[in-house]
Amino acid sequence: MELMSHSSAFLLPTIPPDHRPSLTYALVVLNQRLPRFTPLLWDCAHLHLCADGGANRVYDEMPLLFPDEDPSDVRSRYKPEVIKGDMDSVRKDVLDFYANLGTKVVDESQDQDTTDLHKCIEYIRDFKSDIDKSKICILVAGALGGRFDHEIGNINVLCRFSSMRIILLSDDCLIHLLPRTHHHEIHIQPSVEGPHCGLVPIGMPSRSTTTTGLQWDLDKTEMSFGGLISTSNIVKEEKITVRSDSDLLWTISIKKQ
Ligand SMILES: Nc1ncnc2c1ncn2[C@@H]1O[C@H](COP(=O)(O)OP(=O)(O)OP(=O)(O)O)[C@@H](O)[C@H]1O
Ligand SMILES: Cc1ncc(C[n+]2csc(CCO)c2C)c(N)n1
Repeated sequence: MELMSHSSAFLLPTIPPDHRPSLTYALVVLNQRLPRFTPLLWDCAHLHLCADGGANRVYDEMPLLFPDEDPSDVRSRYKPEVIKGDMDSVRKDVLDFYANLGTKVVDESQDQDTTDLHKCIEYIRDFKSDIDKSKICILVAGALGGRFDHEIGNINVLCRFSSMRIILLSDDCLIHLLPRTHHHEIHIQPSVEGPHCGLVPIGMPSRSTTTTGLQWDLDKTEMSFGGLISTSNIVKEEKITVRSDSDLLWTISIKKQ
């Protein structure tokens, strides 16, 4: 089985050369308070999408992260290439502002069966480019905390698009999928993440999961909702390995600095 490597190097203020990822990042901003490190994510991403009301957050809150700068300078610097969604949350003044700067607006108000995040992931999946799709990693800002139906909808997107690399982020933690099709190596960035972490089976129970590098390692352990799941675990090494017969969610805390 092939090995898949994971790293949160995108959270480092400057990515050291030996950590420079072979991945190309895309950023999706959701309609939740912007995480404080959103400018870092923005700068490392090549494509920037706002899911519907996420555009209000970029317009209103990006300038607050640069209190010494003129808000209009900040707004023109952080211009999304795309705003996509059912358009029931983005304000008209915000839509007009970005449309005038050249942002592409994709109105999918007819689709009330998929979330705005889902619509944005489809846009990136179908986006015509020379970049190898398996090398794209989608960072989703503002995906956790807040309304639980939205959170669980965001986690469902990880499962709907399980062959894509998608990382859900809030100020406090990140979550991504470890698909059962691969073995996994997670390279911890101790200056910005950990030590609290969790491994949770999603979709179906795991009959066997084995890990190294955690305080409470699993050794061909069964996990299921209603039975054992690994929460409040602690990373002990800079490299964590995970092998499982089912899809798992990996979650790790983000340091406050
Ligand atoms: N409180 C929240 N917690 C987590 N994610 C959120 C939250 N609010 C919004 N989102 C995410 O941001 C996206 C865009 O939000 P927006 O408010 O525009 O959605 P919406 O379709 O109007 O939602 P609803 O009509 O259910 O309130 C959502 O699809 C969701 O992924
Ligand atoms: C069974 C079922 N439950 C909820 C919704 C509602 N819904 C789900 S996604 C979405 C769009 C949000 O931007 C809306 C309104 C539905 N369609 N089908």
